[in-house]
Amino acid sequence: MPMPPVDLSGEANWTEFDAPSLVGASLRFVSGEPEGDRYRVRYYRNADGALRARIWFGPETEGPPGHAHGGSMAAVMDEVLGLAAWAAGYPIVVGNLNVDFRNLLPLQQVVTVESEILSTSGRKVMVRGRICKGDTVYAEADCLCITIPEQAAAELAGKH
Ligand SMILES: CC(C)(COP(=O)(O)OP(=O)(O)OC[C@H]1O[C@@H](n2cnc3c(N)ncnc32)[C@H](O)[C@@H]1OP(=O)(O)O)[C@@H](O)C(=O)NCCC(=O)NCCS
Ligand SMILES: CCCCCCCC(=O)O
Repeated sequence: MPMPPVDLSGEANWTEFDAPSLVGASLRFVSGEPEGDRYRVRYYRNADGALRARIWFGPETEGPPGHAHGGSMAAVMDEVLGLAAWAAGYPIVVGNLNVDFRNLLPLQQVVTVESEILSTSGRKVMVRGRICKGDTVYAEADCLCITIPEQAAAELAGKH
């Protein structure tokens, strides 16, 4: 039986962010089934322009009984923090991702992924993020993104 609809609405001062128009439609692993039983995702920019995501972890992301698989949280961090760099104007791929799992994440609830660009140096863009709900932090991550040449970026984003 399909899961009921979930409320992925953002905060009042957020604006919807159209990821496929920026990076193409390839990000299906996390974002590809908006009515499926794995993840349901909606992207936003907050008032400062930083990327935010509302994400529902469905039953197909299960690891420990009733809770999200650590890899499912890592996959979300990979996509959201990489996309955060693109959204900030840096065409990148992810070179390194470190995830700290802080609390077990119960399935079938909507959580927020926050991101911020920490620094840039040469081709390196450091992005930090966390998966949270209210005061509870489920995971935190540091993501090293590496900028790629314009032609490669255009090909990745399906704009060649
Ligand atoms: C990331 C990648 C583009 C880097 O390769 P490259 O273009 O040849 O670049 P380099 O190896 O010269 O690295 C560029 C810089 O980033 C640093 N860097 C690259 N990968 C790194 C890593 N995993 N950890 C730390 N530093 C790293 C290098 O040390 C170098 O730093 P420097 O400029 O100070 O010398 C390449 O390894 C790659 O494509 N990896 C696969 C990415 C991927 O599949 N990501 C998941 C999907 S998005
Ligand atoms: C072409 C857009 C790339 C955005 C980040 C994807 C992260 C990953 O696949 O590891």
